[in-house]
Amino acid sequence: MDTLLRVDALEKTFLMHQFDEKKITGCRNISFSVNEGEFLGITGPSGSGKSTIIKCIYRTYLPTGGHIYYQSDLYGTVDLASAMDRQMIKLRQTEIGYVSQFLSIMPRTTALEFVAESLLEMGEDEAAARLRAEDMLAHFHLREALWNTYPKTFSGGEKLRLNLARAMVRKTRLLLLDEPTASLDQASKETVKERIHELKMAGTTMIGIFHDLDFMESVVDRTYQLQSGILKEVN
Ligand SMILES: Nc1ncnc2c1ncn2[C@@H]1O[C@H](COP(=O)(O)OP(=O)(O)OP(=O)(O)O)[C@@H](O)[C@H]1O
Repeated sequence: MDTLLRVDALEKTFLMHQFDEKKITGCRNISFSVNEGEFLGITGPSGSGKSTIIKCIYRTYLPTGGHIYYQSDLYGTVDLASAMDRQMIKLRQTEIGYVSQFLSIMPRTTALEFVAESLLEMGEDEAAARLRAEDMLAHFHLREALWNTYPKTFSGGEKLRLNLARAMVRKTRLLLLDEPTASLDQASKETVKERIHELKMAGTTMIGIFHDLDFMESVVDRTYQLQSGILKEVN
């Protein structure tokens, strides 16, 4: 199987300007690879650096060392650790999806528009994007009364389900999931699992961070554990 993503000696150190340039290690010397179509799970204690790794891949954080080689449709092999911002923007619009447990609210955008927008970015026409967005909101059991309202006042679980709908309504080449089941009840977790299976069948490669180990084991192909700064594959 072909490798879609290869992380090589990734490092992220945070420089705390307001605290005498104190250095905080986010992650250090992290190497792993993911094959096309595979789902890789990452687990480990709180603060061990799991989110930092995912955020470096999505380039929310600019790595301070190492490489992230990604086989893109658009540009061939790209090192996401040093790709230009405009390349990252394009890759996020068309190839790389990301779900976090926190909603980044867009002002004056309804829940339905928020989900449909991710399809419009990929070039889908407005009517089709709207219909698919409605399907996905229904799939994640977001009450219809909320679809045309602003998500600012949504509950934690509703915000997460909206995030999931936005990221999972489209089939990206790579999908990054940062605790996609945090604060979800059992029924909602099942809807996430169903959508993960559909995307996997469609060929999406996924990397997910989990604290819910039962859920993780039910969806991933391989697992890495991050412990005391060292990433190890577990069988
Ligand atoms: N923007 C930031 N600025 C400074 N330090 C940060 C920043 N982001 C993360 N860190 C630090 O990097 C370390 C790793 O954080 P990270 O969020 O990656 O951990 P995690 O394993 O995902 O934790 P959790 O399971 O609690 O979400 C922590 O010590 C954290 O305080």
